[in-house]
Amino acid sequence: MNKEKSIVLIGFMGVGKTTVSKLLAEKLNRQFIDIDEEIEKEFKLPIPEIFQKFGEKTFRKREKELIYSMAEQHGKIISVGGGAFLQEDIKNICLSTCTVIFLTISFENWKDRLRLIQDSRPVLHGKTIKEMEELFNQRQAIYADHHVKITVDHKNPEEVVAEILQKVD
Ligand SMILES: Nc1ncnc2c1ncn2[C@@H]1O[C@H](COP(=O)(O)OP(=O)(O)OP(=O)(O)O)[C@@H](O)[C@H]1O
Ligand SMILES: O=C(O)C1=C[C@@H](O)[C@@H](O)[C@H](O)C1
Ligand SMILES: [Mg+2]
Repeated sequence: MNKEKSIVLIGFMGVGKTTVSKLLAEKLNRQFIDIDEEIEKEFKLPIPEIFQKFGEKTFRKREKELIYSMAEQHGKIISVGGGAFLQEDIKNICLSTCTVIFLTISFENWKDRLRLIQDSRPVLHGKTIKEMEELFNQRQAIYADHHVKITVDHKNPEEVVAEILQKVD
């Protein structure tokens, strides 16, 4: 395992980036950073309220600034928001300075996670299941560039972490 490079987890909302990153950081004794949580701490508001009060643009700007400052630091485990790689600059800095791990899940299995994340994720609000599936499919393109891909279907977080440790060198 390269001790210098930070590890960045990407993937659609609810795929398990935060859960898996925390566990991975514990196992590797590294610092864990969740960009969504950092932004919520700064604004002292949950993400839906940040979107409502300040707009998505403000959220995306802070997301980019924070990821830039984190990507330059070594040895961290960083969970980024599901939409972070919409910004090419974020994608490029992560791919060039960190090991990028893409967590992926089938839409069928993702649907079982929906009730756990729906309230806290404004981009899902007001969408039908069909519209969510369209977003899910569209978003796959932004995750296409990565270093390691892990399919999480039917795996618990411990199993996902074990596979990451096997695949990341
Ligand atoms: N491998 C897994 N098996 C079953 N449930 C899981 C697994 N990984 C995560 N979960 C559960 O799914 C929900 C979403 O997980 P998590 O918050 O880690 O996703 P995320 O990718 O960080 O989502 P977001 O992009 O919205 O921040 C949580 O309630 C978590 O407990
Ligand atoms: O996929 C998205 O666009 C988002 C995912 C979340 O992690 C948050 O970053 C926010 O709700 C936006
Ligand atoms: Mg998360």
